[in-house]
Amino acid sequence: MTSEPILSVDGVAKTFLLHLRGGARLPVVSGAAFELRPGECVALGGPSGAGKSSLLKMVYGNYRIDSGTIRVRGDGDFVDVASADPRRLLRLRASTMGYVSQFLRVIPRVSTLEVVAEPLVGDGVAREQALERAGALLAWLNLPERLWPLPPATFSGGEQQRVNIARGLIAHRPLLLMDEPTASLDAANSRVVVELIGEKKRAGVAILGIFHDAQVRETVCDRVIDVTEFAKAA
Ligand SMILES: Nc1ncnc2c1ncn2[C@@H]1O[C@H](COP(=O)(O)OP(=O)(O)OP(=O)(O)O)[C@@H](O)[C@H]1O
Repeated sequence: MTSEPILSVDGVAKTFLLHLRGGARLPVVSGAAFELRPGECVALGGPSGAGKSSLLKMVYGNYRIDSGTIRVRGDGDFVDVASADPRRLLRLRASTMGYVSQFLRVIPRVSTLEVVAEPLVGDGVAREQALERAGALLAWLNLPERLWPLPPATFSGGEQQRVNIARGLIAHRPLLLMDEPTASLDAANSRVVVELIGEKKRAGVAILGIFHDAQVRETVCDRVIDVTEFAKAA
């Protein structure tokens, strides 16, 4: 494990302003601070509503923050997600920071195999090779081969989640954010996801995630950050 963090969050505060509710203010976190190093998997913990998903979205740059810094080491340099311009943020995502959300955003008419292969093609891998890797990953995740040529729009929740995981994990990104990657999965497929996460960690990938399944969390996570501490201060 190298000593230099890949993610460094410091003094992050956010309050939601509810414009449609007469400008009501909903503080979510304050003084959030933690670091992540290559090869470690860290869970965001705390009860429902504590701000776990919100914090994950702040790190990915989807939610603006009111104060603090979120520094990600990418392209040999630290980039502050909070202040980076949109193009820099998109470059950082393409090279360094992946996000595996709970739900698949389905692209109409695109086959499952293509949906999964797309990030690799985007990285410059030859299409045939990318499709082959996508097939191997889908097979590992027990997605029946008859489904591969179909767009995933009509798939079951668990099937869509496996497509989403395959798409999120197929390309190498040194920092992965995962929002409940096993939420809709049965025990056998959860085990596969645990194996995939283990493989990423061994490759030096840092993972920050929300893992509601205690068994999964205990198996893959090196520590838990209690978001309640940041929520209390907000
Ligand atoms: N876009 C938003 N606008 C306004 N309030 C929001 C928004 N996103 C989240 N919140 C509020 O912020 C608080 C934290 O929500 P968040 O989804 O981050 O919690 P969580 O810890 O991930 O919960 P869960 O475990 O139930 O998913 C909640 O009170 C929620 O209503």
